[in-house]
Amino acid sequence: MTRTDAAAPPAADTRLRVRTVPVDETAPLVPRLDPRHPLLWMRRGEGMIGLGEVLRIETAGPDRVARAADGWRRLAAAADVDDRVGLPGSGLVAFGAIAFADESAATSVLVVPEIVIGRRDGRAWVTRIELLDATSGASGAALAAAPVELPEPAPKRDVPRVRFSSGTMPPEAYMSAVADAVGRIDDGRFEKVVLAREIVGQLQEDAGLRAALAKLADDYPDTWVFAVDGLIGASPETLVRVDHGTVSARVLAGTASRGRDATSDRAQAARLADSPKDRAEHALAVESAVATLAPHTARLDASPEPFTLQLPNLWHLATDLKGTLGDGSSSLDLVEAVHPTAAVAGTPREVALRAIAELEGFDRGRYAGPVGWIDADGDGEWAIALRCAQVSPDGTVRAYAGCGIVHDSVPADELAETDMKFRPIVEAFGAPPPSPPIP
Ligand SMILES: C=C(O[C@@H]1C=C(C(=O)O)C=C[C@H]1O)C(=O)O
Repeated sequence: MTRTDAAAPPAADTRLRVRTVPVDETAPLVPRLDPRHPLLWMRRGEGMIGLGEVLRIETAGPDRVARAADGWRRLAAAADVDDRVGLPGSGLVAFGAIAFADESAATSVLVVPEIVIGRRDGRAWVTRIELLDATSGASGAALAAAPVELPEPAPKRDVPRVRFSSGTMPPEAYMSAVADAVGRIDDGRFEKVVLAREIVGQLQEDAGLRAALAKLADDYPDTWVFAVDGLIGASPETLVRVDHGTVSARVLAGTASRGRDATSDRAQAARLADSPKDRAEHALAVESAVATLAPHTARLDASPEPFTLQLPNLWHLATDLKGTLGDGSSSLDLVEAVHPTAAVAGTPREVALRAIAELEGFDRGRYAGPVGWIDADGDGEWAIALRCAQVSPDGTVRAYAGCGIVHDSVPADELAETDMKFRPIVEAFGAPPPSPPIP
């Protein structure tokens, strides 16, 4: 495994040889994950897993996305790719996770695995990626021809049991931060800010992450279930997707709890769709995504009215964006353009980011940052890392959830909303579900 220097792109002479072949693989992806270092991108059973690691590009600081995009462009341009499948995700790919904030201590990372197993549109493939240095050309050719040994699917295991407690922002502190933010909004300092809190637990030494990921995928099949460098979660929010010149995104902002029965559930969705508070909060998130994507698109359409998106734990207001790429940007170039949207930062962006740094008092790490994958042509799929946790090598699990705060936000309601948003990740770690008020 080669690790690039935290600030450096791969050496100029780094070359990759990549070979993708179709396989008759129908087995589910998750049982083949490496439980210690899972690499996963999946929705509705389709997507890819990565095994091993050929190299990584690590960056940090305000230009972390731009430098990752440049490093990747250079690596991909020099790669020798033989892709016999030609589906999104076949050929050369890297899995990525980007820190939320410019000043974060967390690194941003693109990981290139040795082997990718992918499934899409009922087809399956295996990709093998090798690092060629100046001296390994011949052995590389021999390796590429050797059959790939895939790991046997592992039997299902119980989820690990993790007990969570409050991190640096306990519930009372969260409510006062929300009240403080509402005061600042009323003073006209900004329109919206997204405030999060953190909970922390400890994974036992022998517990891997495969069972937690299996539970996320079983319970939240319509979300992007991901694992990249210890960041795992199930996000419903597509930051940006690029596929052969088409661009799409799903903006979420505005949340309501699910109802106790079908009638109250429908009433909750209807109330959310009509709520001036949630619609205003949502409009700011859509505006920020459209304004930042528009310069890169030849056309960009938004669904005319926000719709209600049902998830097992809550309702969201959602808007889908679809367009055509206008300037040859890669998916990471678009990530650079749109991150952080008002769905996870606020409006105006810079003032909101300063308020987050002041009021939250912890480093978000990669929470609310972009997570996804990119291929050799720059196509890729990126979600916002939500409903997630970062698991450190020592087993510390830090999970995060936040809410958009606007002038009529009520601190206790926002706290209850964070509990709903924690549910996927705490249940994936075997902790009892937080109990939000049910209408
Ligand atoms: C910030 C989070 O979620 C974001 C905030 C939302 C809201 O405030 O209504 C809804 C969806 C996400 O864009 C989170 O899940 O932590």
